Amino acid sequence: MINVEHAVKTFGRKKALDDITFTADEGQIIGVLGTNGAGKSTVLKAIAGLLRLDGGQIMIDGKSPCLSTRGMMTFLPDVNVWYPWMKLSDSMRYMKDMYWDWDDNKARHLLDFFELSADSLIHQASKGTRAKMKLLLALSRQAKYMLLDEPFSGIDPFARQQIAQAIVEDFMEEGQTILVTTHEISEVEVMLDEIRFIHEGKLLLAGNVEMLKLERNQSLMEMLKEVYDHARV
Ligand SMILES: Nc1ncnc2c1ncn2[C@@H]1O[C@H](COP(=O)(O)OP(=O)(O)OP(=O)(O)O)[C@@H](O)[C@H]1O
Repeated sequence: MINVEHAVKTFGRKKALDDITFTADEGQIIGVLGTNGAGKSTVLKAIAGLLRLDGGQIMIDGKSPCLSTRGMMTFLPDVNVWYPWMKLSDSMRYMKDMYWDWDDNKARHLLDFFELSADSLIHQASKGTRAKMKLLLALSRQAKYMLLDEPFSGIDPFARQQIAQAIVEDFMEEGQTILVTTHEISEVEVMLDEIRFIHEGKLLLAGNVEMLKLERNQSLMEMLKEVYDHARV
């Protein structure tokens, strides 16, 4: 379980995280949603142990982010981290050498699903194909926690929904927890159990998607828009 407790992170005078508290339970897919600059990437990086909080704390299975918690998670950043001269097969081999939980069968299955060629050079691939390559590399690990920052960016809307569905049905491991940031809310909603909606570093709405929809009698987009409009007045 991940506990984010009163997390505060400032960059100069900007409060990127302003006293945020939430949990992420095992076996759930949680959408970390919000406007540009809301603090979504910052909270994922703090959980991944890539940046230090100025206040509050994060606990992952009872431990602060450290080397052992890093081993339990895969972090897919929103920037391209792969060397441009690499083929997809090179980066797959690299991941296999780096991580004990790399799963060759899953990687092969994902190659087929995304219709990718392992011989493709990363720098020659289109933006959407690179996004699929990054997803393949993240999902081929059996890491307990997956932090996916904008994984659908660049992927066409037809493929997005299909990929979101496949993550839930075919590629998610038992007990795995996925935190995913996205702006493609409507297409990706199908995969979300829970949401954490952030605006200007503050948590505005959190809960189970189906429960929230029933309670508020609104679609996910309608409720986020209402909460967002209310926060701005
Ligand atoms: N390294 C940094 N130095 C200075 N400011 C930063 C840094 N990283 C983030 N910020 C600021 O913190 C705030 C939150 O940024 P963050 O990247 O977490 O937003 P986000 O919700 O992921 O946005 P987007 O949807 O646009 O990717 C923004 O105002 C951003 O400019």
